[in-house]
Amino acid sequence: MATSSKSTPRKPASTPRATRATAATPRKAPARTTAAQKTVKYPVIQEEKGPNPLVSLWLGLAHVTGGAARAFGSETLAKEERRDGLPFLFFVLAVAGAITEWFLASNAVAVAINAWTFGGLFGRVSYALPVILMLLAVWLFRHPSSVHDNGRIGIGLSVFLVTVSGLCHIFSQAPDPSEGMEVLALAGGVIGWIAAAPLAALITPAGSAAVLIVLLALSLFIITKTPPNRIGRRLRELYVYLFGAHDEAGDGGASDGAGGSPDANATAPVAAKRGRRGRSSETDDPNMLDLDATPEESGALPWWRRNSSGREEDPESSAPPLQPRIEDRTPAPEGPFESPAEVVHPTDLDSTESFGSGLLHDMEAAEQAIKRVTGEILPGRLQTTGLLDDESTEGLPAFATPIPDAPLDLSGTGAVLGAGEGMPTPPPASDPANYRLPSVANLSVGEPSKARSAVNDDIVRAITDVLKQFSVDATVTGFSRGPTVTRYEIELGPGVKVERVTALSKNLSYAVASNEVRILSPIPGRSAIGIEIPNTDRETVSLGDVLRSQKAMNDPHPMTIGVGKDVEGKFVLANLAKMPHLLVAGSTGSGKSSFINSMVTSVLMRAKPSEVRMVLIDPKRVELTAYQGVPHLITPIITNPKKAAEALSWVVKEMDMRYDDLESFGFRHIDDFNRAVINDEIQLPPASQRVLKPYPYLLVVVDELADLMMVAPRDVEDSIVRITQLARASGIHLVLATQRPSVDVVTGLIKANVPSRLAFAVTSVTDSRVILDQPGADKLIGQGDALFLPMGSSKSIRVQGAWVSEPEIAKVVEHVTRQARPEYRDDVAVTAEKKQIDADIGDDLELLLAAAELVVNTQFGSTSMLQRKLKVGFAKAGRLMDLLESREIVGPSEGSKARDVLVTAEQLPEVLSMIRGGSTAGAAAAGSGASASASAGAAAASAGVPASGADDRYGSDAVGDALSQYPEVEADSSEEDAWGLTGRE
Ligand SMILES: Nc1ncnc2c1ncn2[C@@H]1O[C@H](COP(=O)(O)OP(=O)(O)OP(=O)(O)O)[C@@H](O)[C@H]1O
Repeated sequence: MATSSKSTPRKPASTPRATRATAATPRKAPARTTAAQKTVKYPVIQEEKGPNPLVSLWLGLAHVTGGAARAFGSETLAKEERRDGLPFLFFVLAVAGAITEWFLASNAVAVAINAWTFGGLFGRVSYALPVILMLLAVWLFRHPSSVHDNGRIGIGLSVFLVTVSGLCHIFSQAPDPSEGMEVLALAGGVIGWIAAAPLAALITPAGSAAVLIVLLALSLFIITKTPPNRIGRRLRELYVYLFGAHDEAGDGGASDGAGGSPDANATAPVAAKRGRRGRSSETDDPNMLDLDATPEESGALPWWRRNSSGREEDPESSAPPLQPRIEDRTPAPEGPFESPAEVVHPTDLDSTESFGSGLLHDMEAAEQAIKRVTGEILPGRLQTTGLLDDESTEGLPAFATPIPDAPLDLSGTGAVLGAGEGMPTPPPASDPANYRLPSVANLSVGEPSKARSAVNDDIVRAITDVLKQFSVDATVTGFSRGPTVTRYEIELGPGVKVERVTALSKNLSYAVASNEVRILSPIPGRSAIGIEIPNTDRETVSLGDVLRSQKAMNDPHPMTIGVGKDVEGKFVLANLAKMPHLLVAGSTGSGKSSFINSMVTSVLMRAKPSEVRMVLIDPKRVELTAYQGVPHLITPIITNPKKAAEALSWVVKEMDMRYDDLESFGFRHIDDFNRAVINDEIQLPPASQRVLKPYPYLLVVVDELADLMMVAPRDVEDSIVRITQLARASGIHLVLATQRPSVDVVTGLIKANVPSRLAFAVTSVTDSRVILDQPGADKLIGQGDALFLPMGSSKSIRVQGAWVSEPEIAKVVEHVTRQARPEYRDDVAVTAEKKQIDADIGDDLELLLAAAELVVNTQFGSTSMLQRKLKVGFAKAGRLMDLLESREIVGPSEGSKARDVLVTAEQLPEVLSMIRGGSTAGAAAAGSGASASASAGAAAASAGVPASGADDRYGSDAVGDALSQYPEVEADSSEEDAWGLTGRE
């Protein structure tokens, strides 16, 4: 119902009824407020109090000191991110400690104070405590815990202090507390005594000292985030940091591995893979291109600036390199989908210089250097295989050549979009090491969400008034405000039937002047009735806010997308890989395309092309064009419904290939297979030259299923059902959107196999039931208001979809296309076409052969002839004729006239062989005698040329395309057609 999405702003707050109610209800107001305070999530009005002057003074001083600490160095912190109170306390303690410990060390009062404070607690450690506290304060001023993860440092520091105090206790004759605090202060303090005394009693002082030393080392590892196998690297980094010297020994993981340093373990898989490929990047030549070092290993980004996703912590502030230096161009085997480089070629020092001489968005220099590396120095293309690459194998040793049946070779040599005229050529998508995810700063910050507004208060009054007018003993106990709707909670008095409130639905709608009131009885998990009423002052949920949320940060999965916010204002995210397929439906203008934009943008923001690849199908032609050229695509955005159907068949083929691989290597899920590939755990047969690579997830998005279902309902349904039944384990996931959630589009089979649903506003309860199997979507208010029913859940969640604007999308797309170019697969359409030819015949092969024979021998293309001669129904005869047409055996329908037969009787054997699955070349040859244009199309297809331009059998005839979606209508079975007029039987 378009009406639902076009609802005009309502004014429940200002209705005279509401105003009167306000005046009429003060009697019970105090009781209700008390009840509300018990359960309400947000809305209790607090009396505004001025800030405590002492707190203000403290915070003022803290901000001044914090500002001073932040003035040095390049870290920037937004005003609202400052958390200066606690670090200022540490600062004050550090100053106090320095005065008592250092400057008044001989003063008896200071000694006594020390004995009962720092000294009494930590013993001799208290001498160093002012420094430790000062450093901690400066760190926290600059890296507040609300912004940075400081829990690790806190834990590490605590363990450090306890263990050092314990050691001080052991090495200072282990005094007993009975000897007095002054004595303890000269040893390890109370903490040292607690840490060491029991241990010493258990395993002797020497044993306890050993344990504490190990713990001390551990605390240092925790503080510096150093895994044991990275100790050598950290020490070198420290050395470089302190003395600014060049780290000659350890500029790459290769040196570590070769040198037998403790990092050897970390680089072992890389080294193993190098060994397998018979190449070595260990070299004394500093000019050697080390493509095998990871960014981490190469130091492209120092470890303290990286976060868990490999993204720079604050990419905007420090201008992240668009291209790492050439010596840092590395695949990163540490990521779940990144594979090591396969080809390493030496290059000259010049290349390194031109990359290394500045920031990497010096694209001109980068381009020059890439050209030199790819065009002049390397004996072919610069090859880093990543996942999806299509290598030029010229000049490579045989063992480096990818074999044709490589499991995942989604790349191709087809058209490449992404780099405009005169733009530097970005590296191929298969070069994951160079790839940096876009910064979330590209997405704008949304308006702050409100927990309560005057509108909410007015509605509470209106609801209360209705309940009172109808003498229902029920109370509005609170509400939770979401961006689009607010859910008001009603608790019933004893003995009051729920139906008494639900029966008031129309009156409530009337009172709040909204026809989109939705009643939940009860609110899941609560003994309360929920009334969801749209906010007249609704808020937009920015995708940037969703992706910046803690929830999103904590979930690094590349397929996790920002969905929006729920009714309680909490962020909602969803992992597409777990869905595993999603049906999105809603009437025009309800927000489907906006959701798909948010989804695709989320993927671009969080996943590298080596982790997620996409097939975007956009028959509407306008919605997804912004993503043309992004490196995550494996084929240009498909807008032609027929080609879309073929692409789905290709996906089935890809899925089958993946399954074959999983089966032959004994894995049940693609994630397990990928893990084993990365860890180099898969043993290939000795003769195999295959290079295993992890599979990326494949996300297939269809932004109007109805258009596809009109063109080739059976094929599309078959493909979708097959994909949805099997693709989960192979990492292939479908998102199907439609504005026509009718049973002919969302068929029972499709529905049964697409378990997750996202329903935007629809026009009728029937539509809502088609999508969700329950009513509710008909009460949504459009513009991104949705009900989300993830797989396995029986209750839908109401969410306001995240919004991402066109300029934001453009920024993200610009970032990713600058990073890498797409590598399209040519075979998505071509191979699929062949597959479709086989698939669409289905069980009718024999009939089709007979029909072909009949038509060719009689040179008469009549449906009713087929009907009579083959004794089949009209529908079947029509289908056979369509199949003959699709193989260019007969021409298109010409109304009631018989169709042209395009092949001669002499060509019949070739035609029959082609139908039986022989080579398409035969068909092309067969067709060539009859129709020049038809043969051109068939030849193009058989030669593997992507159908495009003049050769595009589908794209060239717009009228034909438009009409082709309708079933061919011929005379009905009782009528005579041209065949009948011949008088032959
Ligand atoms: N999440 C959202 N937040 C705010 N506004 C939204 C949101 N989603 C959609 N809208 C508004 O609704 C309008 C229509 O949305 P959208 O184009 O996504 O609808 P649709 O369901 O794809 O429609 P159609 O099927 O006609 O393409 C948008 O232009 C925008 O103004």
